[in-house]
Amino acid sequence: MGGLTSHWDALAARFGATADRSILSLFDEAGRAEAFSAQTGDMLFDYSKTNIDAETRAALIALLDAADVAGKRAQMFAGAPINDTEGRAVLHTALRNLDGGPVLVDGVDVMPGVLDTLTRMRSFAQDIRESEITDVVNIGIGGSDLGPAMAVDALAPYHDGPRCHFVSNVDGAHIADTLRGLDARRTLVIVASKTFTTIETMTNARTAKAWMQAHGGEPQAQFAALSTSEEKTRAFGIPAERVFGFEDWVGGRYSVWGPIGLSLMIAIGPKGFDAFLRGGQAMDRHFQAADWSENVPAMLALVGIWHAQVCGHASRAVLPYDQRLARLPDYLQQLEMESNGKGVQMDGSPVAVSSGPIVWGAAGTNGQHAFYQLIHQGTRVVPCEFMVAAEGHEAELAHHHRLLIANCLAQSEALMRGRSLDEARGKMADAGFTGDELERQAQHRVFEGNRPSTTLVYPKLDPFTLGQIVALYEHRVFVEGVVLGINSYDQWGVELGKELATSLQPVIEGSAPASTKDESTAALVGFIRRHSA
Ligand SMILES: O=P(O)(O)OC[C@H]1O[C@H](O)[C@H](O)[C@@H](O)[C@@H]1O
Repeated sequence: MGGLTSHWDALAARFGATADRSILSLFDEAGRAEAFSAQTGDMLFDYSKTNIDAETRAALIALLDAADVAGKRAQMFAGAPINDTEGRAVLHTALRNLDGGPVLVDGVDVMPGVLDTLTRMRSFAQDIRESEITDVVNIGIGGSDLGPAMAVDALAPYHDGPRCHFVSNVDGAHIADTLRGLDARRTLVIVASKTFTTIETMTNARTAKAWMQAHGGEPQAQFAALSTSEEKTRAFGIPAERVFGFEDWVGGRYSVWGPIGLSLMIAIGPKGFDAFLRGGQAMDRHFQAADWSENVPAMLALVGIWHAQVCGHASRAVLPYDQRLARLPDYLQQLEMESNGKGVQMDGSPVAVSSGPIVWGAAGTNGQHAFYQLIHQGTRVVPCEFMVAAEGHEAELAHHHRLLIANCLAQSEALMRGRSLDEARGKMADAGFTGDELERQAQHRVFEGNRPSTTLVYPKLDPFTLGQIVALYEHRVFVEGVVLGINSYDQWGVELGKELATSLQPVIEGSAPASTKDESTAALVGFIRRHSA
């Protein structure tokens, strides 16, 4: 980070010099909407409703050059071991490199293996789609759940295969509620786990196997596995022809493009899945080729860095005005926060600025009736990332879609414009208020405004577009990680809780004393033991 200090200082100075300026005033200069947006294919990313001007943008772009984002980008795509705490390449892009050139890891081209697995997936998916199977249950958690679960929801209009269900939580309620009502003889269970050791997934997989055996199904024929560990899938009893492997250079939260996407492929068919991969590949090409100021992932990252690391806004809201993207915020929470929620740089020294922000959100318009109050009038600024399709799938309900778009655009406009005290006073006077009461009521109706947002507009949420959106966010995380000096591809922060859960299990079962634990934990265990059967 040392080399970036002067750049952070320059950005801090830009922030100091412009913080009081109104975003709206920037539109006095004609052409801002076009100048402060970037486009790839039919996708438009508008960041003109932020306080970024040409000088600030130049300072942000200088950060990319100083951090050598272009060099690191080339290394990533070429299969260099950029995940250097684990000594691994980062090559989820190879999974969508459908007709690209060879990709070498340790001098060996990985593409023949990738394409071979894809061919096996296609034929398996097609067989399942043509079989008696009516339901598919994907058992996985984290990256082995969030990606396919989000994408299956997103592409509902393209489903023409069996129904897909997702079980992730070790809470028995999840698997019990999912399996209830399914026909064990017509259900395919997919055990999705990169490591095939994750306790939640293995517990749920064993429960599903017992359920299938008890209800007339044949786990031997109706289980498939998605994993990097052939040995462990064999030990679980899944025949090799129904095991779809991948390599450790695919991170869990980046794995929807390969075998972990099998449930999506079964739901929408191999052609639809290919279109999803093509969308990802198109974004890869754009990310590699476009100048920074025209580069959508780079600009999305820079706007995020401006808001989080320079302006100090601790969170950002992802607000898709697209019901079928309702699970995108969950997906992005893992993608962004597990990747960049770290306080240490590659060389082991502390991160000099704040780490990646808290990511949260929900589908619009629902959020408007829940938490937008805080976004408009709360004391903290929450930069918002709006997303909306130009066109919906429900042609007969086009009036719904127009309303959806109107709401999306109205929110970003309201956040920017706000409502002044004078305007609020006028409204109260019109409503018949006078004197002190008018003044008091008006105060409650003031919107500070000047709150930043970006808007991503895509033509229609089809498989290609979804592929573009997911790859866009992946590359945003990459750029942000390089600038922060973080390794975006490990996740040591999830380990401690897992270790302690393992050591707590015998305490909860009563076979180990609670006295080894702190007083609070021991008291909680005691209370739970007294109140359970
Ligand atoms: O796919 P698996 O090996 O079962 O891992 C599932 C998930 O669990 C881990 O705890 C990691 O935090 C996630 O990155 C991963 O996606």
